[in-house]
Amino acid sequence: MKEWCIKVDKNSAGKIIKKLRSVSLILEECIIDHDGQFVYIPVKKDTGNCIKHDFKLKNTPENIIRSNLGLRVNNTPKFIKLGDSIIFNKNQRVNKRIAEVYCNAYHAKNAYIFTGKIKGKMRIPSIKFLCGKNEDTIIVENGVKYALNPAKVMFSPGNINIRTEMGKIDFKDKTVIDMFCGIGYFSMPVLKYGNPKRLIACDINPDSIEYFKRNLKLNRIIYEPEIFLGDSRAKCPDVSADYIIMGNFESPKFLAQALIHSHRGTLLSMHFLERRGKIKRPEEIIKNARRLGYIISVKNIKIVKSVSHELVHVNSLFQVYNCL
Ligand SMILES: C[S@@+](CC[C@H](N)C(=O)[O-])C[C@H]1O[C@@H](n2cnc3c(N)ncnc32)[C@H](O)[C@@H]1O
Repeated sequence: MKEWCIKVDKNSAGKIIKKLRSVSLILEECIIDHDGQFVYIPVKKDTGNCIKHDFKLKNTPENIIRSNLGLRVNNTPKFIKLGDSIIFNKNQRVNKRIAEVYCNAYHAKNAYIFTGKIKGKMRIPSIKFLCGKNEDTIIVENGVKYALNPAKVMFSPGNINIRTEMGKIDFKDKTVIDMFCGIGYFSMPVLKYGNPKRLIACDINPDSIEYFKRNLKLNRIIYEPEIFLGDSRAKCPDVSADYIIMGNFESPKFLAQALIHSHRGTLLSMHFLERRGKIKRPEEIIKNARRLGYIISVKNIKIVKSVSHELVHVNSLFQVYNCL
């Protein structure tokens, strides 16, 4: 590929490359060339003393895509890599051939494209399959494996910090309820690292429950949690839990049910959406708990991620102090 180049003596090349790199002038997609005496440095523009030189491209995914599809740098479709799959953003101009080149360049098994919003109570993504074997996508995070089909169940890469934190809590002798367990977003790290006495997991989505069971095997978890398909308000057995995970933006609506399963000291990890700016929901939740006859306090509040221009995802940990 012919590009602008600065030709320098090999003895001064190191210093010049460092200087050019500090001002981001080097064309990093190309491999710096040399003959016995001179070094040829590819640059983004003619600085006045440049010549044209034929460079080889580095073997990066971007270059593989560019040379296969002839696309320009700022004209490539936007995508996320989710484990061993690629998911293109909505409205990108992608067909099967382009998707295959991306899979090849990024060593991905499957490619999908977002076609709309995440829908309904089960939070099912609107996704179309583009190419690959449509096998389970495998995501590995902090030593925990999650198998899923991105067209059937959601996975939020932005919740990584919360999943990591769940894996650091010691649940020895504790009873945990995961009211919206999904494929095991939070239960898998708890089971893998937290050693709970008992774990109860509920979800209304049969695909999620199927993947939850598959993920237990994938992570070689020998402990058998109690898994229920259905509404956690109806399915959760009559137990008093030490820790209740409420990984659903609608969690404040499930407060009464969570409190029924609580005792003095129980921790409730609630997820909800808030407008940017002042976080008001925890105060509301405390008042609602009081109306239900419980005194709860906030142990901590974290902003997990930005969801839109107006909304942020908040995770708040409450502790049950007393029943009135
Ligand atoms: C937002 S998703 C979980 C996302 C997840 N926390 C993450 O990190 O990507 C919420 C889950 O709650 C489940 N769900 C919704 N309403 C429910 C209910 N009443 N009882 C049990 N599960 C429910 C959905 O099927 C879905 O799997």
